[in-house]
Amino acid sequence: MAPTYGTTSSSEEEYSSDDGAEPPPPPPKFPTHIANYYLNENLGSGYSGSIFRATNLHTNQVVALKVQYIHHECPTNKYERNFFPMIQGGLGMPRLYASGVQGPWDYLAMELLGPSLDSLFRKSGKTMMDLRSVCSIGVQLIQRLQFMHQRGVLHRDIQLGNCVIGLPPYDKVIYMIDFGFSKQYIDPRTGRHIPDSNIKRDFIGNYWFSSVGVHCRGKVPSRRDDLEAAALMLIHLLTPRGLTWTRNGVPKTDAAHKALKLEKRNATPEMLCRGLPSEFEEFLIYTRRLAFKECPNYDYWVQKFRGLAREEGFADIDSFYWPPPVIKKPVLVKTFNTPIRATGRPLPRDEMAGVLEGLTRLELGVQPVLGDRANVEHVIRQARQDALRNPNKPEIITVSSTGGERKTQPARPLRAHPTNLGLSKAAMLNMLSGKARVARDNKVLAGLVKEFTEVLQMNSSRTVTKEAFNFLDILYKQLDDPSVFIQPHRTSQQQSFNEEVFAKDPAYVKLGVVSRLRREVNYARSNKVMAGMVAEFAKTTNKSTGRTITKDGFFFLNGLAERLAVLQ
Ligand SMILES: Nc1ncnc2c1ncn2[C@@H]1O[C@H](COP(=O)(O)OP(=O)(O)OP(=O)(O)O)[C@@H](O)[C@H]1O
Repeated sequence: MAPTYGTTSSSEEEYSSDDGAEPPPPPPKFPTHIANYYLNENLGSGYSGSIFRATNLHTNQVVALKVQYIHHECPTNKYERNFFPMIQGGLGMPRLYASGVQGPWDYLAMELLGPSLDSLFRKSGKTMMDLRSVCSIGVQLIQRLQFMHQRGVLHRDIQLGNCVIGLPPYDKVIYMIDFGFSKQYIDPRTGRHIPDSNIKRDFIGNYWFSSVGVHCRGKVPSRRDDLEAAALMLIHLLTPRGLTWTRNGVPKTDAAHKALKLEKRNATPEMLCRGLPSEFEEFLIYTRRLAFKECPNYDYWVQKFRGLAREEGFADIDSFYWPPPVIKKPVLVKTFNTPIRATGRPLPRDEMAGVLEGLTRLELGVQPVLGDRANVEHVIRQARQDALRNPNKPEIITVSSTGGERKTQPARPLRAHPTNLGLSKAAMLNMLSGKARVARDNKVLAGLVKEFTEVLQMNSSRTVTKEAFNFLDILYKQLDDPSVFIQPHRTSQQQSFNEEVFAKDPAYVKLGVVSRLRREVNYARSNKVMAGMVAEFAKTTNKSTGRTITKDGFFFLNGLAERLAVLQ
C-alpha cells in the first residue's frame, strides 16, 4: 500500500514563513545529544523533523525525542508542545516528559512507543487489512478522537503514520501521535466553539484522509472532519491496494493535486464501500452529514464496530493484535442456510415479535392438534397437495380435531403482497421461502424473486439475514435442478450452493462481482446458469464478505426476476 504521508500545509498564519526574508541556513547535522538526552537510533522522520530513541543522561530514562531545526519552514514542535498538557492522562495519549530549545534544536521528549500502523501494515506486505484489525482500529481511533475532542482539541492529521501501538505491555493499545497540526476548536477565552466561515482556507492536513470539506472545499475543520478522516482511513485499509487516490503517491504538481482532489470529491460513500460491511458506508455518510458544531455520537459508532466484530465472531476487539490472530471459523455443515447467521446474534426482540405474530395467524392455538401426530401428517400432506394444485394458494391452515374430525379450513384469499400482512421481515422471508420450495415454474419464481427484493427493501437495513439466505438457497436448488419442478419436496437431497464454495473461497471482498452479475443476468440462457449466479451472489453477500445488498445487488435481483419471467 502506498505510504500515507503527504502532510502539507501552506500559508495559514500559524505556519507561515517570513516572506522576503533571507532563506534560513541549511540544518546542521544532528548532534550526539540535545539537552539532557543522548540520541540513539532514528525511529522515523517526518516532514519537519526526526524522532530518535534517546536516553536521559541523568536518569537513564529512554524516551522518543522529536527534534526539529528551529528554522524549518514548518516548525510544528513549537505548536505541538502546547497540546500535550491538554491531553495528558488519556488512554492512547503519549506522555510528554520535557521539551525546550537548545541551540538550533527544538525538542520534545515523550513516551517511547512502538511502530506505526503504516509501518506494521507495509511490512506485512498485504494489500489490505483484515476486518478484525480494522474493527479494532476503528473502535480505538474513535475513542481517541472522543477523548481529544472532549479536551477541546482537534487532531487534524489522521493517518496511519500517526497511529502507533504502545510498547509491551501496551502493544495492544493504539496511541495518537503528532499534534503538530492540532487545533483547539473551543476558544479558550470564550469557551465557545470556533465559528464557521465561508472564506476558503488554505489546506492543512494530509492528502489521503483529510475530509473532502477541508481538503477539497477549504472549509474550517471541526470534529466531524477528524471523524471523516478516520472513516476514510478504515475504508482505505479494507480496500485492496487502498483508496484509489492514494495509489500514485504524493502529488508532485498542482495539476496532480487538483486531479486527486477531484477524484476524492467525486468518490461517493457507496462507490468507496462497495462490498464492505454496511457499517463503513454508514459511518462515512454519518460523518459527512454532521453539522459544523455538532458533537458526534462517538459511543454509537464504537458500539457499532464492536457489534460488527461480535457478529463476525471476533473476540477481544478492544485490543489490537498484529499480525492478526488466526480465527477458527466454525465448520460449515450440510446446507448453506443453517450455520451462516445462526451463529450470529440472536433474533432481535421486534423481529421475534413479528415471527410470533405470524405464527399466531396460523391460529393453531384454538385446538390441540399438535398432540395428534396423525392430524399433523395429514394436514401437511394436504397442504402440499394444495400447493401443488395451486401455488398461489396461501399456506395458512387451521385445523380442528373436534369430535375426532380432521378439518382443513378453507384458505383465505391470497395476500396481495407479503408486505401487506403486517409480518416481520423475517416472517415474510420465511413465507416466500415456503412458496419458492413448492414453485412449479419460472414464472412463479420470478414473482417470488420480485417480492423478495421488495421485502428486502422494506426498511433501512439491507442486511441479508439467515432467512434471506435461506430463500436464496431454495432458489438456487430450484434453478440448479429442473427436476424439482416435478418433485418439489426434495430440498434435503439437492446440494446447497455453499457446500463447496464457502469452504474454498477466501473470506475477503470480491469487488465488482455483483456488478458483473447485474450485467450478465440479462443474458442468462438457462436455469442452471442463473443458479450459478444466485450462488455467486449469495457468496459475495455472505457475512464474511459484507452482508449488505448494494444497489447493484438489487439490480441483479430485479434482472433475475425479469429473466425468469421470460425463460420458461
Ligand atoms: N513517541 C514515539 N515513539 C516511537 N516512535 C515515534 C514516536 N513518535 C513518532 N514516532 C515515529 O516517528 C514517525 C514520525 O513522527 P511524527 O509524525 O510525530 O513526525 P512528523 O515530523 O510530525 O511527521 P509528519 O511530517 O509525517 O507528520 C512516526 O510515524 C513514528 O514512526
